[in-house]
Amino acid sequence: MTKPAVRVAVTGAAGQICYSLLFRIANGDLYGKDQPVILQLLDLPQAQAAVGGVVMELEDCAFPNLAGVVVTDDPKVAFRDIDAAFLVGARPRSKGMERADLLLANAEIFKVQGGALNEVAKRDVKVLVVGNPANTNAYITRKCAPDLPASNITAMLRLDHNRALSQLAAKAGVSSADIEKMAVWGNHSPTMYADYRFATVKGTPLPDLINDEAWYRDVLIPKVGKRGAAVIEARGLSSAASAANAAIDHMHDWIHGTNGGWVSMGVPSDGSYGIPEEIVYGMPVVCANGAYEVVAGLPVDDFSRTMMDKTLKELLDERDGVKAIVG
Ligand SMILES: NC(=O)C1=CN([C@@H]2O[C@H](COP(=O)(O)OP(=O)(O)OC[C@H]3O[C@@H](n4cnc5c(N)ncnc54)[C@H](O)[C@@H]3O)[C@@H](O)[C@H]2O)C=CC1
Ligand SMILES: O=C([O-])CC(=O)C(=O)O
Repeated sequence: MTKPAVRVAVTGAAGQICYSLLFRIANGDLYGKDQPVILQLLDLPQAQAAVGGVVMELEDCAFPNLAGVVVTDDPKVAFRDIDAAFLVGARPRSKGMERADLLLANAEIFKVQGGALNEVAKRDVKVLVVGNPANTNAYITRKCAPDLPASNITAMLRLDHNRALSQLAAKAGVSSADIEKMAVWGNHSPTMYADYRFATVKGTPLPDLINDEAWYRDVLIPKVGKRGAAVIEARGLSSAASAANAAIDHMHDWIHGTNGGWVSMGVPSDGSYGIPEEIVYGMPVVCANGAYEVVAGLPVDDFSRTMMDKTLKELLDERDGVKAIVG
């Protein structure tokens, strides 16, 4: 018997990340090949024709489990009864726009979308914010959706996590799949802290395998932090397929679990690790039974404290920058 369809909202549907993401979801990469999915696509009025073209291409793939597509410019239509939301659409920085203006422009968008989620989404909806500044956009969404569980509104650090895994695996000469217990802390920005202190490969500590602390601190951490800019420099456009892949990884693991493995998610802090409550901060988590739990009790050495405080300071500044909008 066919299962009832799940509803997945995706915003920014005409954009470049969605040009990869929507096809992955429709192919069953998120919920599995036996689970019908209805896509509920949101974009701006001026992008509706382009979304229509993407829908034509989705049809042309003849995905057996794509049970329907809704296209709208109204968040309350897009978010009605949804099980999951990928908030990808955001205002890009335009010429002459200061960072503070960008923060505020996005704060307005995520305030409206948080309010709409609060009103019409399923009460256990899982939300992933991808649009930048992702952590602070997730913070605003959460503030504006007070009736939803706070922990269900998350931000994407998974691309940083995957970028770190890949670079570390190449350096150690191992498969990225063999690296366990990697963590990325903080903001999705160049200040994020890729922490390999607990990472292992088949039981051997990864720092011992690499045996080059200077490379880790002076090359790996900044390289992962600036990888988005390097892709923009090379491609003339920001990461899209890898961002979509990370979004699928994040939501897939949250839904299906990680079998005890660690992944990094931007989550509203519960106050642990000295991160003030509510700040959406990248943390190592373990997922099981449709929920995630922050890995507790890890030691924080001096280097880590400095790195974690630096990225926290940026998030506190961003929070202060949007106070006028979310209070
Ligand atoms: N967290 C992460 O790791 C990453 C985040 N990003 C961010 O993801 C976002 C999207 O990236 P792209 O797809 O490359 O951008 P894009 O510019 O190709 O597409 C953005 C889409 O969002 C739409 N949009 C704008 N405002 C909207 C609103 N209020 N409601 C619904 N749709 C709206 C636009 O019309 C456009 O179709 C950007 O903010 C980018 O910086 C990108 C890569 C990684
Ligand atoms: O800066 C951007 O728009 C893209 C981004 O977040 C990344 O690639 O990590």
